[in-house]
Amino acid sequence: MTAQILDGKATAAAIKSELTERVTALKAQGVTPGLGTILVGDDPGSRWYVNGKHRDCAEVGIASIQRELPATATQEEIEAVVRELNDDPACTGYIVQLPLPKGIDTNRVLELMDPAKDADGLHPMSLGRLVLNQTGPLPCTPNGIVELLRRHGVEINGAHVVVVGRGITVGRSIGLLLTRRSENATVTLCHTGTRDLPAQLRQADIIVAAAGVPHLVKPEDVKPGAAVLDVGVSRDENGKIVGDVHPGVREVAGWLSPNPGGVGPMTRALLVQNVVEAAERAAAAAR
Ligand SMILES: Nc1nc2c(c(=O)[nH]1)N[C@@H](CN(C=O)c1ccc(C(=O)N[C@@H](CCC(=O)O)C(=O)O)cc1)CN2
Repeated sequence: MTAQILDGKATAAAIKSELTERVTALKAQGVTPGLGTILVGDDPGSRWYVNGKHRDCAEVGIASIQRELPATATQEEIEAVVRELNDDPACTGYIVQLPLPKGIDTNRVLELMDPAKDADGLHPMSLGRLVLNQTGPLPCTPNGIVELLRRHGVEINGAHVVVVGRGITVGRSIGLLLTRRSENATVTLCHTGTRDLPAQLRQADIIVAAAGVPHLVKPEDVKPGAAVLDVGVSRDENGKIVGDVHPGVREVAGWLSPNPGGVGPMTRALLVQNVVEAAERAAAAAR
């Protein structure tokens, strides 16, 4: 068996084209959505991601507000920029690019954001709303994964999903999305404390590998026909991306998200969706 490819690039392009129409409708009502980003430090990967977010926004007609601080910025300096974007009416949604430099209290920074402008779905209020099954911005990577599966017709209802990795942007919250009544999956969250990871993986109809460990998921650990989503990003000695999924998995899995070109572009497209939805909510509240 050779896996069908879960093409994140093409799917993200389709989502962005749908969002362009919603941005046009907002502008007709006198509302121009604006994405703000706060980038702290000089990590080239983070800079690339932030630039990509602004490129995506420009594509669909969303304005950009970019704030940059040096790696030496203090907690107070970062919080001052958060307050500035909270108060800026041109900024209808924003993100703080993660990770923040060592020594910065990330939770304090996220808590200070206006939850109505949370474009990442990572504010404690947004995560709380997700737990309570209330509407609000959803974390972009988990939402991108669900959308990628849905748009490729992969059955989520009743599926056993094994997630590897308990990080804030993916592993912690994806179970909350997948176990909603509308998705109806059963989720096992594995991490470095999991005793027998291969035994867990072999049970999975869907694997979400978000551990950041190169080639952690091996062909012999995958049930034939399973859907495998590769979220991990490590780099080899030439700077090339190495995912969490061994290339041999392609011969066993039924579906496979490439890396790059799978979940990454979906993360960006669902961020654009969050920005549009925040602007739509603000426009409705102002009516
Ligand atoms: N505030 C946030 N910080 C971080 C998030 C997040 O969702 N919000 N997620 C990641 C980084 N990230 C977005 O910020 C992100 C990662 C990867 C991609 C992407 O499109 N990757 C490309 C490959 C890029 C390359 O060659 O390096 C792909 O997969 O095709 C987009 C966004 C951590 N921080």
